[in-house]
Amino acid sequence: MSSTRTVIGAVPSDRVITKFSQAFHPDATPYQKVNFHPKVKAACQENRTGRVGLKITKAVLVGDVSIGKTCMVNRFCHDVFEREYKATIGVDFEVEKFSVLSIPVTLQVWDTAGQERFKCIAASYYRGAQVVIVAFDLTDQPSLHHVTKWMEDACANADEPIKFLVGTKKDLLSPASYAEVEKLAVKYAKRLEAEFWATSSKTGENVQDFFFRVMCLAFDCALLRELDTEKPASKQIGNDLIHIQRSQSDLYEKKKRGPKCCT
Ligand SMILES: Nc1nc2c(ncn2[C@@H]2O[C@H](COP(=O)(O)OP(=O)(O)OP(=O)(O)O)[C@@H](O)[C@H]2O)c(=O)[nH]1
Repeated sequence: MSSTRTVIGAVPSDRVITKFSQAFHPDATPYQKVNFHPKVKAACQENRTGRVGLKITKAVLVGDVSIGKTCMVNRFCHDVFEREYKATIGVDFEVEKFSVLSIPVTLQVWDTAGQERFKCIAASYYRGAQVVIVAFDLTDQPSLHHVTKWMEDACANADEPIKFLVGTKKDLLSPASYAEVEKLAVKYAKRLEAEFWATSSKTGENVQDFFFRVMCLAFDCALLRELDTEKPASKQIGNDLIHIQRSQSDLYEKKKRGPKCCT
């Protein structure tokens, strides 16, 4: 971390989020949110965020070998770019603290190894992820064809996650070549029901914007879930305060609907 980074409270000033980050490509996202939910804003203003402020958002980053996963995490967390390839052994992780609408939150990014021999170890860390990021190299088509399998594996043990498809090494493509790859990548993103991003860890293009978007969607979704499960709800009818007990079938319906708070 750079020594010149200003820290406000426990959070560096460049991790303070006050506005909802937008999708990279408006046609390639299942998450149509453009703002924090009014209930979320109100809860933050009134400091009613319950356990969300104490929670850690877990994100797992997966994809083929040497496509630039570690470089993406290092660009965001340490603002550095490593030209030389050093394979990730098993799994690595970074923790970043944010302030979202003045609520302190933590993002934990699990950077997994792409090498086949580490797949078993890496897969054991997918459990409970709220965010799945499948990356591929924009200059390497086979790595794009493998994203479906990566997404299936990562989602199998994750907690109905928010899904992203990220193309790396954008700096290596001309605008015309990028436009060609983007068309195909957007098709994959739609099929996977994931939000598409294209980044360059070398130049830093879109890396911070991407992680801010991850944090905004994850925070909004987690807090909405928390607020929606607040019980018992009560209603004033005349002079009586009536407590409304949710039935088991209501709760079952809610569970079936999953994380649609983000869609
Ligand atoms: N030009 C360019 N090169 C990149 C970029 N990102 C990564 N690289 C290079 O790609 C190689 C692999 O990068 P890593 O981040 O180590 O790849 P990885 O996906 O973490 O690899 P594994 O840990 O083995 O799964 C390195 O030589 C990086 O310098 C980028 O945005 N642009």
